[in-house]
Amino acid sequence: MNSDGPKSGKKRREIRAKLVKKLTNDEDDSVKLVKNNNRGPKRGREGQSDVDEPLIKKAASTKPLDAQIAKTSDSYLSKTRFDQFPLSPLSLKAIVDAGFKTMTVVQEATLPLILQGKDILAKAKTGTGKTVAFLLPSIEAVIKSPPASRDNKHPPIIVLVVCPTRELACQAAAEANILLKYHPSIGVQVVIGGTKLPTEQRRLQKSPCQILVATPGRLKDHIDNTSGFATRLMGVKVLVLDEADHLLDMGFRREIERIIAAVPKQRQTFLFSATVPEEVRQICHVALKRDHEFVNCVQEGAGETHQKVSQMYMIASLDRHFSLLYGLLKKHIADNVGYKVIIFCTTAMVTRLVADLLGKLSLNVREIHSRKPQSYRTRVSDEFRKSKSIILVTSDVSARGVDYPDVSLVVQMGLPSDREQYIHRLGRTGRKGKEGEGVLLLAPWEEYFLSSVKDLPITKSSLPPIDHEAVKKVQKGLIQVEMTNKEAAYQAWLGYYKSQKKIARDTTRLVELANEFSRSMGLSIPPAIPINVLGKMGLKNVPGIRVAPGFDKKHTKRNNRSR
Ligand SMILES: Nc1ncnc2c1ncn2[C@@H]1O[C@H](COP(=O)(O)OP(=O)(O)OP(=O)(O)O)[C@@H](O)[C@H]1O
Repeated sequence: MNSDGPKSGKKRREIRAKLVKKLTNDEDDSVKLVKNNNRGPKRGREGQSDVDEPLIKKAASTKPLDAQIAKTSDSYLSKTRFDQFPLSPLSLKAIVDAGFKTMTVVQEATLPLILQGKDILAKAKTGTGKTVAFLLPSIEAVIKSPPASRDNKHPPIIVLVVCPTRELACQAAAEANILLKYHPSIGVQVVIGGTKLPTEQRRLQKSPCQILVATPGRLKDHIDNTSGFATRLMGVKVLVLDEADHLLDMGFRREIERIIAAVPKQRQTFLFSATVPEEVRQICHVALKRDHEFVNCVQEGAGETHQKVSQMYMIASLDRHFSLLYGLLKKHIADNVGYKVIIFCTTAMVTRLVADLLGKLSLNVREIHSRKPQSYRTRVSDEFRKSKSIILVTSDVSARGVDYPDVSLVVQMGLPSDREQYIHRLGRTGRKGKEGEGVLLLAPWEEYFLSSVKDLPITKSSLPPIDHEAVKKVQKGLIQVEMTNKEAAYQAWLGYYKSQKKIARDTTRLVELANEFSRSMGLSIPPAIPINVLGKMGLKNVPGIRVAPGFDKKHTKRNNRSR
């Protein structure tokens, strides 16, 4: 057994990065199945029980916690120690090794309720330790479950954690492995899209898996196609929906309903997120028991983002966006040794375009989006986590949950999909009480978005004076960007803004704006779009749109595949 002393944050992150890599790349991340879990009563240093009854009772007596603010201080740490709760000594040992001294506010607020058997809907700011908050008690549930017999062909999955993105699923599994350092009998596995289903099936068969972390689509695939998987899910005692509001919104709703139907009704369910809009409160009963507790560690409005993160917005016509971005980055790089920047773009193809352009401008850029293979995404994510003096251009696959340390600036280019997404993206900086900056870059016709974040401390920034040299450099860079990237970005841009009701209402105006975007990429004529794509977007015959000549169905399919 390893008996390392407490780990520094850096060391812990390195371990976690290694684990994330292993979880996505390895075929076999097996751990030995051992029967005894070594759990027993623990005495505190002064000979007292480590079960701090008052802590548990305090939470019980505050019922209902509904909409009550658990704690409003800006500090993300509480004064409560982990050993004040009846947790496995082996978990406590791992916590010491991880270097966690006291609980975070959300951990302190939720743990007693969870240990009492309650279902939880918990809201806490970004980067404040929600993952550990749901993993620690989940591990307790595994410990309390009788070990599966060796000849059980379909050993039960006890804890099912559902995350909206692959990166997040791997990260949660890696964090679980840190907490399970001294629980060699408990196995964690991830099932995510972008990897081969049979590989996962073999791993699920071969290696212990009391805790499964999954993305919704792939989980559904296993329910439908993996033999014995549905039986294993009938053993679930704890279901966790991480980034719950996102999982319960329309994009994932059907898969989540299917998943909920596949696990027993008799279970405990935890929903965690940094944002819980009212609509989600209305529908959370699809997953939670009626008597669930809503633990809110966030003050509405200004409290939803971190005080130490300065938030600014800039309004400028589209033709200035790339030069403004370049100027902003150059200034940030000059002012911040070891800068680490994340730029969020509206779609995968716009992300590729921006990354391509910034690369041409000799900046140290990486890109992550859904069109990249999973192995690439994992490698880049790992590199960004460890590096300094680096810029990550990304789509919303990195918006939620991803824990990159020391991000100094988050830039959001164009309209965020909603207020919640704005908060989650911004939350990639200022984690664990650190400082950070956020800049939202909008065109004048996107300014309406600001009304949805008017209660947040976001202030208008004046536009920096035009640097003609920088403008020239950007224009030159744009000429070097591949035409196919520009075409794909144009089409994706149209698709994204077509889904924004306020803008899409007037399709003629929408196409005018898209053509403005096309000009901002240095194109004098907007790219032509295949007729069937226009049909799907509902943009056939809109003035200003160019139809790709001679596209029949077959041709279009071939063309799309090559993108
Ligand atoms: N008690 C603790 N003390 C110190 N660090 C902690 C503690 N608990 C968790 N952490 C660390 O805090 C960081 C942020 O945690 P985590 O990623 O779970 O945040 P989160 O609240 O889920 O954020 P998001 O809303 O962005 O998903 C992680 O690096 C994690 O290891």
